[in-house]
Amino acid sequence: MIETTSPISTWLKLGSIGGSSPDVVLVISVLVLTIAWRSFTTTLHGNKPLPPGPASIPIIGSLFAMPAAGKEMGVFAWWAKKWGPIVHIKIFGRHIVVLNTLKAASDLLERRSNIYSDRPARSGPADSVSTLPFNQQLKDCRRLLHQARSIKVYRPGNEEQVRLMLRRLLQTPEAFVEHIRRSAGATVMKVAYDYDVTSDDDHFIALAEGYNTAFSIVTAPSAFWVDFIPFLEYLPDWVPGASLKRMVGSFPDLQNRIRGEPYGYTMEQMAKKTNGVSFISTAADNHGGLDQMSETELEALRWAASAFYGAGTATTISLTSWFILAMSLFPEVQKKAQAEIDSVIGNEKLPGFVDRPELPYIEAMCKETLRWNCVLPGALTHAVNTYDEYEGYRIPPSAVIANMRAMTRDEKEYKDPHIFRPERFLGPLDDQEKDARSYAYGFGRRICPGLNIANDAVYITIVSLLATFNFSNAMTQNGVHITPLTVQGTGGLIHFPVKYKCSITPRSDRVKELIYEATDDLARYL
Ligand code: HEM
Repeated sequence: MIETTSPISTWLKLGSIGGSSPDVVLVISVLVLTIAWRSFTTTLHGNKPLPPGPASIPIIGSLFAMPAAGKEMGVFAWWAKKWGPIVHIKIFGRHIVVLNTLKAASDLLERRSNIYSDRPARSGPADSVSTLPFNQQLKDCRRLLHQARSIKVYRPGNEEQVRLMLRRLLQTPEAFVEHIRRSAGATVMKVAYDYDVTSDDDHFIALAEGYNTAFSIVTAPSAFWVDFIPFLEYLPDWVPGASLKRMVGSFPDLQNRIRGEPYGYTMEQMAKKTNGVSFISTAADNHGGLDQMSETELEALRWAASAFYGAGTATTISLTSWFILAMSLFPEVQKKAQAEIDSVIGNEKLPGFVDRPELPYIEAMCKETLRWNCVLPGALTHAVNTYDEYEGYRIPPSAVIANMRAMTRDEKEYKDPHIFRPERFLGPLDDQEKDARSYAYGFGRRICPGLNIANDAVYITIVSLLATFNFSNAMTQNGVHITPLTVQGTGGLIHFPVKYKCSITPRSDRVKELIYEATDDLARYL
């Protein structure tokens, strides 16, 4: 349950009161002062209305208004139209606030991040960095992850994996989603653990995929209400939420394995001194060696390394899948980008990180890819554990959802938001539309610590695909042509395009040669 912590009761816990029955006096004092504190905060904020939202009935609140899995963003968008920038829902006594505009999200999650940086309390213990409350363990993990923000040492590994993806695309273009998946997973395993993925049924990848699927389900905005209802897991599967509740229960076991098994592999390599550069080895070097790290620091390292897979793969897979769909639907954008690459790079090499400063149109495409169909449409749910006030409304202790989908599709901010148009981010700064990179990675003290790694991955993937392939003819699995107005996503925590087919063909014989030349030395991965 989300609770307000009274500073008075905290103070009392620390102090002692003299007299013949100190325990009784203490308990009574705590009770009286806690009641006084609660009535003080309620009086302070109580005369302000709650933000508007769906009707509520006793006990269950607005449970029946809560959207089904995958439908959250559509429903939230409808609520936004009806009730405006900030919407309130109450379910089983717990409050949820949905922020529908960038202004509201920045005002609360950024400017008041001292109180809006928690995660909603769950019935079980936190099981990953992103579900940890804002405590010391989180700070330790984030500190380690921050050290990875600026490192360029991972770029060669990233470039290699993308080039291997290009080679697989030459061979079986129709299996493009599997190739993206393999490339994203292999990049993350290389970066975090210096582990080489050499087959499609790699053990660690299978483990991480299982974890990702479960994570996505149990943390989707539509899912966490089941956490409020303890008895659900004992009911049969047909009761809404019962199987989901069981999955929440078994999740920590999966999380222990994902934290322990690949880490064990890197430890073995480091003990034998056969390891290469990884997030773990870099963290160890920064501390003067693993043996110089305390047990707490090592535990934080295990958690932080596992965050790479959990947070870094599905997001990249989603983004790349959206990008390929965009290229198939907007051929004039594709042509313009390819013309820029050809004029800057020519046909003697594949593009790399060194070329980035000379490719402004590609840079604008990276921004537009993050905006067009944002990967985490509800970000990750924040929590505020104290009363607050905003725009004349009372904000009770609540789970707080940033409706990123509404922000990236805000018509006041973006002209024709459903159109993929990199030109939004070109030209004089004053004329440019809002750079989605400034918020697509979240807010305040919980902002994505992997954003530099992610920005690198987005660039190298986009530029390499455009330099070597043409994309066209997107259609649904049933063969119906997709248009910008009929694009469909899955919703959920991570938003993927609904499965589609498209034509992916090499741009020339020369690019085929370049791909083979660049990957011949990497045959061990194929
Ligand atoms: C395109 C790729 C990515 C996108 C769009 C993305 C976006 C996000 C967003 C929106 C959040 C929630 C922030 C908030 O609560 O306000 C987040 C959290 C997080 N991301 Fe990323 N991310 C990406 C890739 C990565 C990568 C490669 C890593 C690897 C280190 C990573 C690690 C994390 C972690 C650990 C958190 C949780 C932070 C916390 O709870 O304090 N992400 N990300």
